[in-house]
Formats: sequence, C-alpha cells, structure tokens
Amino acid sequence: MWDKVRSFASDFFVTGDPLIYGADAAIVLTLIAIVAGLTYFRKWKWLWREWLTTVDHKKIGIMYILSAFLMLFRGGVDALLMRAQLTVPEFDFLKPDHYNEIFTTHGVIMILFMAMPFMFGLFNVMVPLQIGARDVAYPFLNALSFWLFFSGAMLFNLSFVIGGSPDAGWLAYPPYSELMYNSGPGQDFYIWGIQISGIGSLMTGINFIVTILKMRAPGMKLMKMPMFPWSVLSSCIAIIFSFPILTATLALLFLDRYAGAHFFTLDGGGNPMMYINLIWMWGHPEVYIIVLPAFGIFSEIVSTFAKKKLFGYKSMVYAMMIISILSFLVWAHHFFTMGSGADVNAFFALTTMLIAIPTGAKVFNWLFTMFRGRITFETPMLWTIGFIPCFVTGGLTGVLLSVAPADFQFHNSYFLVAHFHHVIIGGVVFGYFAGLYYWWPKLFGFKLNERIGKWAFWFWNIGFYCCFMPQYVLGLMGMTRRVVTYGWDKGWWEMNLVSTIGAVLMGVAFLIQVWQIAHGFKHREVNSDLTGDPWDGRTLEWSIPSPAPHYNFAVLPEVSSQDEWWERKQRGARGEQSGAEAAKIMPIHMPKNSGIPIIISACWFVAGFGFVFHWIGFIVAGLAGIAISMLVHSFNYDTDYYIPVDEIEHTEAEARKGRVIA
Ligand code: HEA
Ligand code: HEM
Ligand SMILES: [Cu+2]
Repeated sequence: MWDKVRSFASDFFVTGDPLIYGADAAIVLTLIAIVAGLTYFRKWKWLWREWLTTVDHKKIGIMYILSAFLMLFRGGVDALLMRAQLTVPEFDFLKPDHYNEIFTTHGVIMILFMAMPFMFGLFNVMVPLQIGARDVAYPFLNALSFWLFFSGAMLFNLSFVIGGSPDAGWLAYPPYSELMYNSGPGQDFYIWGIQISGIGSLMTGINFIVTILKMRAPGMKLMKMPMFPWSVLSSCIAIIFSFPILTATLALLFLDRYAGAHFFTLDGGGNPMMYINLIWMWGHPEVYIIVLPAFGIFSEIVSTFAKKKLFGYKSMVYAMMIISILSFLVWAHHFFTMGSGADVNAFFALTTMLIAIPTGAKVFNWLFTMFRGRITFETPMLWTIGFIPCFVTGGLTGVLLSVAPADFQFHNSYFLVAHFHHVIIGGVVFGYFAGLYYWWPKLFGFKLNERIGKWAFWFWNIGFYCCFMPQYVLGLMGMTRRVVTYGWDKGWWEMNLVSTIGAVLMGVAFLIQVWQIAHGFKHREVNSDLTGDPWDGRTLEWSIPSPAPHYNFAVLPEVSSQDEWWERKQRGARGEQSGAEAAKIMPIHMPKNSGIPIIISACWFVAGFGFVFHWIGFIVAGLAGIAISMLVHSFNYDTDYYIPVDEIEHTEAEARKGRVIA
C-alpha cells in the first residue's frame, strides 16, 4: 500500500531535491493557514462579496498589485537562489537541471506575472480617477481579465509542486521546448499558464484603449489628458498588436507538442528560427509595454514634486507614440547572430538605435522639469531621481548591444544580463514603486512611513549597483548567461561574490518594504490622509477624498486645462464641494458585482490543467464550464443599479469629514 502511494507521489510531485520538498511543504502549510484563518474569522462571505466578485476598478487594481507583490517575492527567491549558486566557483548548491528551471521561472514570473499585473494594477487604480471617469469602459471584462491573469499565474506556479517546472528559458526556444527533448509537463504548464493570462492581458489592452478614448471627463481633450493615461494608451496600443502574436506562436508550439506538427522542427520542413522571430515580435514590444507606463508615472511625479508644469508635454506624447510604433520594428536585434546577413542586421541595428532619440528626449524633459523647480524629496520623487542614472546606463548599454558586429561578442553574455536588469529594474520596477508610493494615500487613505521608505530606497539602489555593475565586466570577461557554475581559473569569483551581496541587499530592501506596508496598516489612523491631496498634486485624482468613494466622482468634473486640479487650486478650490456642485448630484449608474469572471477563470484553470496532463475529462469539464458560464451571463439582464442621491450626499459628507467609509 505504502509503496503504491510513494510511487504515485514520486510520479506526480516534483521530487529529488530537499530544497523543493521544503518549498512544497511551505506552500501547502501557507494554504492551509489561509483557509483556516478565513474560516475561523468567518471571512469567506466578505471575501466573496467585497473582493472576489467585485467589478470596481480600484479593488481589481489592488488585487493585481497584491498578486504582483507575491510574485515579486517568488521571482526574488528564484533570483537569490541563482545568485547563491554563482557566489563561488564550482559550487554544488543547485543541480544544473534545477538551475535551468529556476532561471526560466524567474524570467517568466518577473516579466509576465510580476511586471504585467503590477502595471495593470496601476492602470486600474489610477486611469479612471485621472480622466474623471467612474469606472473603466467594460467593468465585467476587467474583472474577467484579472481572474484570467490570476488563473494563468497559478497554473504556471503549480508546475513547481506538481509535475516539474519548465526549463527552456523564459521564451522557450525550440527545439529544446519541443516534445522530443522536453517531454515533461513543465513546458505545457508554460504554454497554458501564459496563454490563459495572455488573453486577459489582451482584453485589458482593449478595455483601457476604449476607456481612455471614450470616457474622459467633459472638456478633457486628448491633449489635455495627464501623462499617465497617455503612457497607458501607448502601452495598450502595443499590447493589442503584439499579444495576438504571442497567442498564435504558443498555439503553434502547442500543435507541435500535442499533434506532432512540425512548425518549429527542422525535420518535417519546419524551422526553429521561425519561432524565434515570432516570439520576439511579441517579446520586444513587451519590454516597452512594461516600461512606457513607468515613463508616464515619472512624468506625473516629476511635475508634482518640482511644483512645475511638465516640460515638453507634446514632445512627451509624441515620443511615447513613436516608441510604441518603433518597438515593432526592432525585434531581430535579439538574434543578430542568426546569420541573416549584413543588410538585415543593419536595418534592425538602425531602427534600434532610433529608439534612443525619443527616449533621450523624455529623459531631458524630466531633467528640464526639475531644473529650477522647488523640488522636495519624498519617496515617490526619490524613486524617480534614482531611476534616471540607472535607466540611462541600461539604455546606453542597450545601444552598445544594438551595434550588430559588436553584439556577436556581447550576445548571451552577462553584459546582456546586466543591460536588461538595468532597464527593467531601474525603469520598470523603480517606476512602479514610485507610482505605488505616490498613489498609496489615494488608494488606502493613509500615508506610508517616509523614513522606512527611504531605507528601502537606499537598500534597493546600493544593492542594485552592487549586483549588476560587476556583471558588465563579467560579460566582457567571457562569462555567458545561463551557466550553472564556473572554474576557479576564470578569475570571475570576486565579481560574482560582489554581485551576490548586491542581490542580498535587494532582498533586504524588499523585506523593508513589506515591513513598511505592515507598519502603515498598523498606524493607519495616525497617518490618515484627511486632505485627499497629500502631495499638493496637479491632476483630478487629488480633487476627491482619500480613499476614493466607490463611484469616484459625485459630479463629473468639467476640465479646461492640463493640470486641472492645480489650476483650480490657484483659483481657490480646496477639495470641498461647492454648493453649485452639490446641487448637480444625480443618481449614479453603476455595474453590479458578478461571480461569473472568477468562475470562468477557474474553469480555464481546470481545462488548462487537463491540457497539461492530457486528461480529457478535465478538458471537457473546464471548457463546458466556460461555455455554460458565458451562456448564463448572456441571459443576465440584471447587471446594473443606481446609487440614490441621498446615499451619495451622505458618503460625500462622511468622506470629507475624513472618516474612512467602507
Ligand atoms: C524594460 C525593458 C527594456 C528596455 C527599455 C530596453 C531598451 C533597449 N534595449 Fe534591451 N533588452 C531587454 C529589455 C529592455 N531593453 C531584455 C529583457 C533583453 C534580453 C532578453 C533576453 O535575451 O532574454 C534585452 C536585450 C537587448 C538586445 C539584444 C542583445 C543580445 O541578445 O545580444 C539589444 C540589442 O540591440 C537591446 C537594445 C536595447 C536598446 C537600444 C534600448 C533602448 O530603448 C534604450 C534607449 C535609452 C537610452 C539610450 C538612454 C537614454 C537616452 C539618452 C540619455 C540620450 C542620449 C543617448 C544616445 C544618443 C545614445 N536590448
Ligand atoms: C531583484 C533582483 C534580481 C536579481 C538578483 C536577478 C537575478 C537574475 C539572475 C541571476 C538571472 C540568471 C542569469 C543567467 O543565469 O543567465 C536572471 C535572469 C533573468 N531575469 Fe532577473 N533578477 C532580478 C530581478 C529581475 C526583474 C525585476 C526582472 C523582470 C521584470 C527580471 C527578469 C529576468 C529575465 C527575463 C531573465 C532571463 C531568464 C532567462 O535566461 O530565460 N529579473 N536574473
Ligand atoms: Cu529588444
């Protein structure tokens, strides 16, 4: 009996490494603790009603950001494990197979399940507030997008516990990702995890384009819109053109693996380079998709904390739109070494270098905005200032990589690893942190402790340079990416040791941030933001109380200028409601909560799981569940309600008194 159980367990669960056993046990225990806690405190109903079925963009945004933080933890643990392994030569801490799995899951999780949801979270919490809208264009679809992302992310993470993780790199190049070389379920978890969440991302792109084009407050012409929604628009345009390519590419890989097709294998007439072209046609725009919104955030923060109008508003808009378009014309810089010839390489080298121009224009605009401003150095501004040297270094080394002949030397070396961590951490991660710190009071109604925040900032920065600067040198010394270890004779160990110390400092920085958030919630009463406008802001989100009421604006604002709220303050407004405005309050039309999005996504999870293990029952049940849920939803005509005027008046009065209203 026991033998049977043991052999089933060893087939089904990942075995062989005590490290993985330990992590599995930790995950199971945490899950049990969460379920027990919710049951003990009788919170299930509350969770379902307030969060799991919500269509409120602010709550959806918070759930995205929370998931991103969890994934940052997971991806960060992966990073620390890799750095631990590389600390000294000939170290035997991670087995080579395990190392392959870890850099793969680290890359996928950080880009797709950390950066993307963090970004979508910020879109959700702020775009409607900044453009003076009451929700996104399609609130139901928005909830569905979130739950699809969540299901996809969970399915991907499940590979760690059941079946084994993918190990073919974050972009799963064939032939290694083909069935012949990679028969375990890891690669299938990869395909289905990303497919399911990718559909959610595409829908979010559509949703925000429509929201921004159609739902702006009266008077807000496009050229009067704040910079963050502009950056969201440029990013979403890239999403709607690139994510379908990803979906198609993974579908072809799926056919190769499941149906014996030969799209990407040389035998049978296929070609792995086709995959590599396709995946980068998505992969390159993807890195700009995540960095453009960070540019928008920096623009908002720089003008707020320099107390100046943003320098070069129009050029910022054009620069982002140009980057969004150019990002589709550079993909082949990721494989200059493929052998496509000097003319092709020259074309892609030039288009790549062109991107430095609009990006540089933005950097100078931020600097000019700060020039002669009355700058104050609260945490959002610190992150913005910290971003500039870090991102510029990463950007400039990117331009070095874009020199095709030189790239024959740099390609797949630690020089490349250093480049992209510079732009991604300096640009994307610092940008989203800046945004989170900036908008935190609006989201939760209290300010975070600045002192702890500054500690986190310095740990991140010092750790960052310690970790990634040596890697440029290591790359030039010949250290290639994805190596599990190296010899004493190489002379690489000192630099690797410094790099690992840097990674540990960043780990500490993350823990400080978690502490800062916990500390913030503990002392929320003392630090509550009664003003609604803690940073003396410029845009509409600061004109309403913190946290924003669930309908956002009691009366939709009339907009006549780029920095609408700032201009109003110059005219004497202070966030109170004028009598004339109060008289304009009308019943507000709102969408009703729905359980369908989470149910559809759970069905996708079941179907995805079935696809991974080739279990027809699961596939049929999952797909049937999806079809039935869609049918039920299409016959549901009871999807909206009105908030009566007296309820709005009451909420407004309470909120302006500074009390938190549930
Ligand atoms: C947010 C993510 C992000 C961003 C913004 C960028 C930005 C850029 N990247 Fe990078 N890149 C990645 C993420 C990113 N990259 C990733 C993840 C990979 C590796 C993937 C993998 O293989 O796994 C990669 C790989 C990569 C390669 C492939 C190398 C190889 O595989 O051998 C190349 C080659 O051209 C490149 C170039 C560039 C360039 C030119 C920019 C430019 O956009 C930078 C522009 C910015 C500046 C230049 C700085 C500011 C400008 C000024 C101050 C003006 C003055 C400057 C000049 C006139 C030069 N990148
Ligand atoms: C927090 C600090 C981080 C550290 C210490 C770190 C460390 C590493 C290491 C050691 C590797 C493997 C290098 C190799 O063996 O080739 C790696 C790869 C990678 N990292 Fe990070 N990383 C960090 C953050 C991030 C973030 C925030 C992102 C993206 C949002 C990211 C994206 C990637 C990607 C895409 C790869 C390539 C994976 C592959 O080769 O398939 N990293 N990182
Ligand atoms: Cu690229």
